[in-house]
Amino acid sequence: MTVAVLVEGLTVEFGRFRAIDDLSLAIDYGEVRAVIGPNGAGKTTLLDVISGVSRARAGRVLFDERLELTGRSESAIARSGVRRKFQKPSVFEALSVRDNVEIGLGGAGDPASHEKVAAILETVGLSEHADRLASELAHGQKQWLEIAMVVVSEPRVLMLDEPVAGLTDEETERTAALIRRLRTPDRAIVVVEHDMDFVEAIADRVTVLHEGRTLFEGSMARARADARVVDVYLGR
Ligand SMILES: Nc1ncnc2c1ncn2[C@@H]1O[C@H](COP(=O)(O)OP(=O)(O)OP(=O)(O)O)[C@@H](O)[C@H]1O
Repeated sequence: MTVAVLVEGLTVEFGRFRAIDDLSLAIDYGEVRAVIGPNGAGKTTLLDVISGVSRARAGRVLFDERLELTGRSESAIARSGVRRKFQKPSVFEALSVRDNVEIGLGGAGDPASHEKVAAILETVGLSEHADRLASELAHGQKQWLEIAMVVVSEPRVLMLDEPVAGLTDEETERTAALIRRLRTPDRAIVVVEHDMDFVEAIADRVTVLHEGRTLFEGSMARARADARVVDVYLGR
């Protein structure tokens, strides 16, 4: 089976500080992978390198076993089907919910794109709010809108940075159900999150980062039982 994202010997440095240290990992199509770990472990930096925001000092990231992402621009990476939702919602407040999603599609405006937009609004539960201004949405709804803006382009790799930060318990549960719905055999979903109950609800596997390296990889249930993971993260 083809690996969606292959990270090999990745090192990222900021000045003399090493945020990612010779990291290797493989994320499969069809899986939801959570990347967890203490503050400063390198989680966001990992997403930054995959999405072309930060540069690697050494190593590489391969998409779909054929396309090297390291060295490519953010827009080229996004166009290739590797998409990211940043932590802070950045919807266009003055536009309607529907128009926001159309922008995510590149604004084609043909009947096929209208259908796609309608379908994704249904998936994220915003159909009845399609004509409202994005500014009128609650914080959780803005998160779902932004997920829709990314997913409408049918990414092969979907990265979400802290998608439930600041959400209510009910919104968090709805987001977990949404992420499970977005999981398809030909898509990999990578989620960085600190809410462990949420992670347990969505993740097929978790990668625990600590000081830029992998401390643990496996199920969330096993992570909870791992003494090293409890020591550096879960027990704190
Ligand atoms: N642009 C930068 N310049 C300098 N240092 C940086 C930069 N970006 C990240 N770092 C440092 O790299 C380390 C890893 O940061 P990163 O944001 O990847 O951690 P994280 O695991 O996502 O943490 P958190 O859970 O707090 O979001 C931190 O010590 C951070 O201060």
